[in-house]
Amino acid sequence: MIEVQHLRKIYDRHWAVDGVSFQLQKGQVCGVVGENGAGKTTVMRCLAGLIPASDGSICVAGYDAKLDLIELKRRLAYVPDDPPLFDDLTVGQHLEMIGRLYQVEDFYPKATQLLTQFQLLDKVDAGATTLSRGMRQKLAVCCAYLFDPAVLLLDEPMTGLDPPGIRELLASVRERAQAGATVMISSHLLPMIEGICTHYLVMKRGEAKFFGTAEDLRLAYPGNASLEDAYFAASENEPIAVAAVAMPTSTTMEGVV
Ligand SMILES: Nc1ncnc2c1ncn2[C@@H]1O[C@H](COP(=O)(O)OP(=O)(O)OP(=O)(O)O)[C@@H](O)[C@H]1O
Repeated sequence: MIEVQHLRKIYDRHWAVDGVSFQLQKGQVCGVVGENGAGKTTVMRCLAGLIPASDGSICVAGYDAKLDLIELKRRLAYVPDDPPLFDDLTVGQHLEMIGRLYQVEDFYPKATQLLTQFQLLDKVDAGATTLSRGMRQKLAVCCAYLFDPAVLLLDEPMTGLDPPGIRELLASVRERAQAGATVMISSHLLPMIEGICTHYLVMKRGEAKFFGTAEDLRLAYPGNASLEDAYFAASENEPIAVAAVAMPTSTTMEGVV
C-alpha cells in the first residue's frame, strides 16, 4: 500500500530526510518516532504530495508520486499537527466540503456518526475560529475519516486532545486498520501508541535508524522492556547482528541502517 524507496529531501543545504525506505501493507499501523527535527513530518509531507521529494520514489496504493500525484492524493488523508482549517467555515461546512470533494455517499449519517464519535455534534454550526485546540484536531480527524482513505497519515494527532479524546482516537485508528486502512502515526507519546502499532519507523537526523515490526524492534534491541526503552536503544545503537536473532525472512527489517 505504501512503498518508499531511498526517500531524500533537502531544505537549503540540509538533508531533512536522507535515504529512508520502508513498505507498509493494508491493515498495518506504523508508529513514526524520533527526536525533534528527525524528519518525521517531512516524510509525511512528501508522502502526502505536499512537498516534492528531492530523490527516491514514493508509491501509494499503486500510484507513483511522480506520475499519478492526483490519484495518489485521492487515496490518502494527511492530518498535520496544527490543522489548517478555513476560518470562514463552520464545523459542518468543513465536512460538507470534504463530502462534496470526495463524493462521499451516505454523507449525512457518516458525518453525524463522526461528529458524535469525536464529541463535536453540538459544535456543528460553530465557526472554525471558535474551536479549541483539541476540537480543531478532532475536526481534522473527522474530515480525514469521512472519505475512508486507504492511507491515513496522522502527524502528532494526540496534541491537544483530552484523555477521552486520545482514547477515542487510538481506538478509531485500530478500527480503521482492522477495516483495511494503512496508517502512519507520528508521536512522541510512545507508551500511548504502543498498543496500536504493528510497525515502527525510528528516525534520527533524517535517517531511518530502524524500520520493522514491533517484534523485530524487540529482537534487534533485546533487554528493553518497553517500546520507549527499545526506541532509545534504536536511536543510539546499531541493532544486534540480524543473524543472531530469529529474524523472519520478510522485508520487515528493511530500512535498518
Ligand atoms: N520548510 C522548511 N524549511 C527549511 N527547513 C525545514 C523546513 N521544514 C523542516 N525543516 C527542517 O527539516 C528537519 C526535519 O524537520 P521535521 O519537521 O520533518 O522534523 P520532525 O521529526 O517532524 O520534528 P518534530 O518532532 O519537532 O515535529 C529539521 O531540521 C527542520 O528544521
